[in-house]
Amino acid sequence: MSDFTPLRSVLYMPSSNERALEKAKAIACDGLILDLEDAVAPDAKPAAREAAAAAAASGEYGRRTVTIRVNGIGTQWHDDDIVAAAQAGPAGVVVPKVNSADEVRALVAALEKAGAPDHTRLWAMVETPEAVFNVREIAAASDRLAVLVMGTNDLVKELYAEHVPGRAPLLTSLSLSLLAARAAGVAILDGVYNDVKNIDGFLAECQQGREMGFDGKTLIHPGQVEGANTAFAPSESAVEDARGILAAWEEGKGSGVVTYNGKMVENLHVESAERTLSIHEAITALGV
Ligand SMILES: CC(C)(COP(=O)(O)OP(=O)(O)OC[C@H]1O[C@@H](n2cnc3c(N)ncnc32)[C@H](O)[C@@H]1OP(=O)(O)O)[C@@H](O)C(=O)NCCC(=O)NCCSC(=O)C[C@H](O)C(=O)O
Ligand SMILES: [Mg+2]
Repeated sequence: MSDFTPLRSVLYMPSSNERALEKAKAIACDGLILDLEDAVAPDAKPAAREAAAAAAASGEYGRRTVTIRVNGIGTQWHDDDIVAAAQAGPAGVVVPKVNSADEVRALVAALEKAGAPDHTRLWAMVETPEAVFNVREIAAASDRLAVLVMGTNDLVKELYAEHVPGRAPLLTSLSLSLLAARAAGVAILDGVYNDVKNIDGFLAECQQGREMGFDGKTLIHPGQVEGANTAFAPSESAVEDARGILAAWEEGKGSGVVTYNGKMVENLHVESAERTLSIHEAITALGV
């Protein structure tokens, strides 16, 4: 049995929204980000902090990977958010606008000082030009850092860019972040798609994210979960091909190269096929 944890669909929700927190217990997403930052008005932040901590500690979200997104470093809420999140012990503490490896190390020290359990990992958001330039060091700065999360709304804002189909203005930032995540061996999640009613646009962006190599997508609406779950899982044909590649390799044992369906298969293709099957098995084991 693989210890791979699927993160195909990771849904943000305002921690100030009681109804959303309750509803999330029945949403088929792989992960939740209980937000204290952008989705929560300043007056509502203290109550939202309590609600997020209670929800994360409740154990009522089943198999879902539950995280809390704190307010950014240097804001008036950040220190209290870190303490509350560390003590609630979610799977992850998501920190927006992380700009350097030094910030990662300081965040890890703060989480540990506040008593975060070992299973509470740091998820760092990449959403500024400075972060993109430093992303390789950010991704490798601490063993507690488990996930990079693209903040594409902030990136578009900081770049004076526009949200366009195909995301040409963001491709450099997305690719550099992916390279950094893979070099450091951490997971990476694509940014959100704001136009919640545009299903075709959303599915096209999921496919793009999957093809680039993202592990999953961050989401803002329950209606986006199913599309992300499908897009970021190996397709039926990918699973069939993976099995075929392994069978062809087994049959040609001893030779360094075989063919499957007319295509060359070498050891590296076998490793990819094994990865595909282990992801498929982990998703199948979820039973959803
Ligand atoms: C985007 C929304 C404001 C839309 O809200 P609304 O118009 O109320 O949607 P619906 O009427 O279609 O909602 C239907 C029901 O689903 C529930 N719902 C909606 N969204 C969520 C959610 N995210 N999680 C759980 N449940 C949700 C509604 O309560 C309705 O339930 P019911 O009343 O029982 O029918 C809204 O979807 C929303 O607030 N989304 C999350 C916004 C958010 O968290 N934003 C912050 C992160 S995005 C970001 O910026 C990332 C990054 O920092 C960057 O820079 O890119
Ligand atoms: Mg942001």
